[in-house]
Amino acid sequence: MAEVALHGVTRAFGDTVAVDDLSLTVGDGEFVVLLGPTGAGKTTTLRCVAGIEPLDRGSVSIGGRDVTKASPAERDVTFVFQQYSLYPHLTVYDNLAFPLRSPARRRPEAEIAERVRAVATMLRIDAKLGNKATRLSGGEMQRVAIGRALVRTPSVYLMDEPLSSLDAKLRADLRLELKRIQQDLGATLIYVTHDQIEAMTMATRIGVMDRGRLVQFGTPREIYEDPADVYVATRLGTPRINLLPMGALPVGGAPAAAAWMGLRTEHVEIRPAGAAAAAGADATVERVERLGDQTHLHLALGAEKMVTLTDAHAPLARGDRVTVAARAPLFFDRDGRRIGAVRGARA
Ligand SMILES: Nc1ncnc2c1ncn2[C@@H]1O[C@H](COP(=O)(O)OP(=O)(O)OP(=O)(O)O)[C@@H](O)[C@H]1O
Repeated sequence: MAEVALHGVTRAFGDTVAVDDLSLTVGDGEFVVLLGPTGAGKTTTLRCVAGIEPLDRGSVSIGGRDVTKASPAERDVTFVFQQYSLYPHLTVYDNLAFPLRSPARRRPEAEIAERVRAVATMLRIDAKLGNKATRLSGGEMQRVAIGRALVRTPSVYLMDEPLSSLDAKLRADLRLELKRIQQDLGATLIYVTHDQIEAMTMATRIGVMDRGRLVQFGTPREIYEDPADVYVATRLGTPRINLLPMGALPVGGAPAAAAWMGLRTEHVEIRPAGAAAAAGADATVERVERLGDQTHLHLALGAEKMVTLTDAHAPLARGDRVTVAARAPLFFDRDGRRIGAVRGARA
């Protein structure tokens, strides 16, 4: 496995700068997730690392070797795409064995069999090895596609939303499996997604992208607790962080330049209206939204709206009055940049 370093990587398509002066170092054995909305430049970045997309400027090195001008084959990376691309006429076994049978890296059949079986077991498709690739469910096909990457031990694995076509249950299972496999292999992995749960649960570090730029790079905890700006703060957390203008709620310790306070659910305290609220404001319950695993409480706080979590059994209904208090929120200036948080904000 190897370290991957990008220096000033830039790639434009006409007037669209898909990747803009991006520098990033992925440590050997790291699981880095590039997170961002559609069009942020995640896929293009991955393609630049793979060598499928040429760079307009900048450089890429893998394992300390400059590969900017190297072909994809010379880079020793494997790529898993969003949509499985299997050979339909081949069996699962032969699909998995395929990369090991290429002339460039042909392995003895006994060794191939061992590796194919090990990967199939890891991905729980060992019972399907004899099936034609077309005679599989979507989830099984995608596991074969991931397996085809894992049979090899390249310097770097690149994965572009490999779980996005799967149902929620399978996605959750494979999320855990992928993370475990990556740790077992000690693999360097760069993974693109716009799914915050995948980013939070799998990444050693998350790179948050916005319009081609890397706006913050840090551990999931740093990105969640110490967002550099409003954009990053809204990438993680369900319900989304609430942004209220200063003054909407009484709060102590705010920096003078604060224009906005950002309240995640853990920064919000809800009490019955009129309870001895030292530093709160009255709000009206607009909706109690029961999602099964979470109950979202929608509140109107004067002209402002906010959403937080509540206990599934809380006796709250539309029209109820409550008192809302802020507990050590995040502060942002008028341009949305984060500024000095109240000490103790991080539990
Ligand atoms: N081959 C191309 N030709 C023209 N424009 C492109 C090409 N590839 C990407 N782009 C543009 O570059 C920008 C970044 O695209 P990219 O696919 O890298 O974003 P992304 O963050 O991966 O989005 P998604 O989550 O939808 O895959 C977009 O505006 C896109 O339209």
